Formats: sequence, C-alpha cells, structure tokens
Amino acid sequence: MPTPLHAPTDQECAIRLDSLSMRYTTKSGGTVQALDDVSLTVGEGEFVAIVGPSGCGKSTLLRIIMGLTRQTSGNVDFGVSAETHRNQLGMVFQQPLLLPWRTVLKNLLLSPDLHGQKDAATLDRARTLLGMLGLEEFSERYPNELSGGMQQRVGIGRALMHDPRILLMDEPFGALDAMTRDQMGLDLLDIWGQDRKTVLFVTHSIPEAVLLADRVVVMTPRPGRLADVVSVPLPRPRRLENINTTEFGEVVMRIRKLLDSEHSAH
Ligand SMILES: Nc1ncnc2c1ncn2[C@@H]1O[C@H](COP(=O)(O)OP(=O)(O)OP(=O)(O)O)[C@@H](O)[C@H]1O
Repeated sequence: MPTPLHAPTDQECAIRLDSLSMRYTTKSGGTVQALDDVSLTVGEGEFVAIVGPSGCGKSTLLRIIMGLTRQTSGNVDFGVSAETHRNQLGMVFQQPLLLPWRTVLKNLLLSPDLHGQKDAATLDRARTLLGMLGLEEFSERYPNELSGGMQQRVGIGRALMHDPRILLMDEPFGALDAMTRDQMGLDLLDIWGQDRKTVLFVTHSIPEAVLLADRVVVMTPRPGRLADVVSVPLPRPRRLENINTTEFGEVVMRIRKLLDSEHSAH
C-alpha cells in the first residue's frame, strides 16, 4: 500500500475525528477546556505523529480515541470500510505499567489469560512478538531485571498481542535516554513496516516525529486545536542518517516555526 501523504479519502480512512472538544470539570468545580474542535482523518496504514506544547490535550485526544475518556462533543469513528470496535485498538503509554510479579512472557500473556485464552496459538504469538522485539532471551525474566528500553518493548509487545489494527502511542519513548530512544524509534519502524498498522504517536520531540511519521499534526497551546498538519516527504525505509539531510532539517524547521508562532500568539 503506498503511503498516503495527503489527507486520506473516506475509503482509506482508519480514524476520523470530527469536531472533537473536551472540557474537564476539576475537583474544585472549575473547568478546563483541553481540546477545541479537533477534526482529523488518519489513513489506513498511515503513521501520524502529534506534537504540541505540554498540556495542549495530546494525551486527552488519544484517551478519547481509545475510549478511556468521553469527549464533551464531537465524534470519533473508524472509517467506512471497517466495522471497527475499540478492541481493534492497542495503546502504549509512557510508562509500560508491567506487573512486577509476572515474567516478560507472562506480561504479554496478561490480557489473554484474563480472557481465558491459553491456547498454543496465543503462546506462539507471544513468542513471535518477543522475537520481533529482540527479547526472546528475556522471556523468563522479571520487569525489574530489564532496562527501561526493554521494559518499554514489553509494553509494545503487550499492546500488539491482540493484533490491533490501530496502535495509539502516548510518548512511548519519553522516559528513555536519547540513544535508546533513537534505536527504539527505528525498531518501531521495522515492526510497523512488516504489516503497516495505523499508528498515532504522541511525542515532545520534533525530530522523532519527523523521523517516524508520514504526517505530523501540530497542535496549539491549550485549548488544543490543530495548527497545521505537515507532510514528511522523506523516503522509506528511514534511517538515522536521514536526520542529517537538508529535507529533514527543513521539515523540522517548519514545525518548529509553527509551534513558535502559536506560542507567541497565545
Ligand atoms: N482528569 C482531568 N481533570 C481535569 N483536568 C484534566 C484532566 N486530565 C487532563 N486535564 C487537563 O487537560 C489539559 C490537557 O491535558 P493532557 O494530559 O491531555 O495534555 P498533554 O498535551 O498530553 O500534556 P503533556 O504534553 O504535558 O503530557 C491539561 O491542562 C490538564 O491539566
């Protein structure tokens, strides 16, 4: 499937957000307008990154799509071609939230265990994923015996266990050191390249967004609106060397300028 660099048509659409707004009520009785009128379509198999200042509603947006938070107004749907439900979604958080008393393999098998799926195919899938994530030798280790990067790989594996069509990632590499982070990004691209799931990826790092994504959604300061959606015209497969190219620098600069101008406008 070619990578869509344009806004997807209805047929290609995996996620459609229509005028999403979110207003929280705080414990003290006040309100916080986190999102305002966000509309966006994400194509089937597309990798879309979201960047924006702290507090502009990025996590809120993912949580609404995942069904963990209910929007105040607007709609989320998952395209015309699929009878998608939320179990076709997988989510990866900044902290992998592993159960410390379960081994790596058992952490991947958590949700299947809870659903009574103890068949050989499920175990096979877990082992295959551990192989893809470079963790096969660690399947019987416990989370506290792993590095931060390895723990996050387990978190990604767990989100992929039920083979979701759409992967929502909320700053998945935010807690990692810079070198591990770059490597994890490239590894994620390798995994993504194998079956091109639709990915929505929140990050604070503009270079990370540009290295990974087909399009980068730039949000305004709170209340979060879409400032712009920037296409990344870099060829795939992407490599770290891409970061040193003029094209890469130009896209990063464009996004940085957008964020700066939104910041000074508020
Ligand atoms: N449950 C809640 N109750 C009240 N306000 C909330 C709640 N969750 C989030 N908010 C507020 O909504 C706004 C958006 O929060 P959100 O976590 O979505 O932003 P973000 O862009 O992901 O931030 P960051 O980049 O710092 O992680 C913030 O002002 C936050 O304080």
